[in-house]
Amino acid sequence: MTAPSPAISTRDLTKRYGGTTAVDGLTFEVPSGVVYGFLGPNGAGKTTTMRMLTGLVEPTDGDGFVAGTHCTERRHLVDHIGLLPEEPPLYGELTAREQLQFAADLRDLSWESVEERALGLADSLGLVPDLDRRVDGFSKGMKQKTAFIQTVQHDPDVVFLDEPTSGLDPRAARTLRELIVDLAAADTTVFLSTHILPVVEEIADQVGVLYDGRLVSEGSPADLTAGVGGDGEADLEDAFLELTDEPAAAWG
Ligand SMILES: Nc1ncnc2c1ncn2[C@@H]1O[C@H](COP(=O)(O)OP(=O)(O)OP(=O)(O)O)[C@@H](O)[C@H]1O
Repeated sequence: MTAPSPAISTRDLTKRYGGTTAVDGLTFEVPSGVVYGFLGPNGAGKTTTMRMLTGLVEPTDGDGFVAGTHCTERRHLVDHIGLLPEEPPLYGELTAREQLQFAADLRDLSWESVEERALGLADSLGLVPDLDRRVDGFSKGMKQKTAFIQTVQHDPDVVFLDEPTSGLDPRAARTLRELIVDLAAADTTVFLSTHILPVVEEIADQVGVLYDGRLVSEGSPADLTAGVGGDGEADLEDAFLELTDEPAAAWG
């Protein structure tokens, strides 16, 4: 019997911009159907890693595979993935419904094939009353809900979410956390980058901590907090601060 292939795997994945090494020899695996929290301080290389894994920028060195497809094969990759970037691509002159239809169209999918799932997500997020309003009149949270739906409505194998709860009110943020857990339960792998550590502590199965382009720690949230000294009361924020404290991180 062979082991199931990971949803994401990288080997020495590296991106340099001139003299800046944004991602430095990253090697890791994410099993299928988990929520993987990808953490790191500002400038650690999280966005660059996600951009490489979704085929938006070419690695300088190394390899990355997502759902069995090399990350430089963007044309094949897009069938398997969804990406919610920090600044989601939305067209202000469209209504939310038209935006979702457009997103389906871009993937050569009929609206009918994704409509039920999209509207179900809109219902969960309380967006149904606004579906026929133009996006340029939306609040930040309403735009974020629309962008989340267009990222997952085609039921991708792997989704990359960059600060998905950004701009959401507490109720919508909770719903979104539940939707992320539901995605993983339905075997979609969720690669989640956020600075909101309690969210990661609550919903991530595994966590990777990036510092200066390198992975300095990996494990379950409990593994990471268990590694922190003190009275045993440490949370993920304590672990993060210890792991990304300059001298400690430099030692790896
Ligand atoms: N297009 C680019 N050109 C030059 N340098 C870049 C480019 N994109 C990223 N970098 C550099 O690469 C490093 C990593 O940036 P990246 O955006 O990946 O970090 P991040 O972990 O996502 O940060 P944040 O948490 O602030 O979003 C930074 O030093 C950044 O200045």
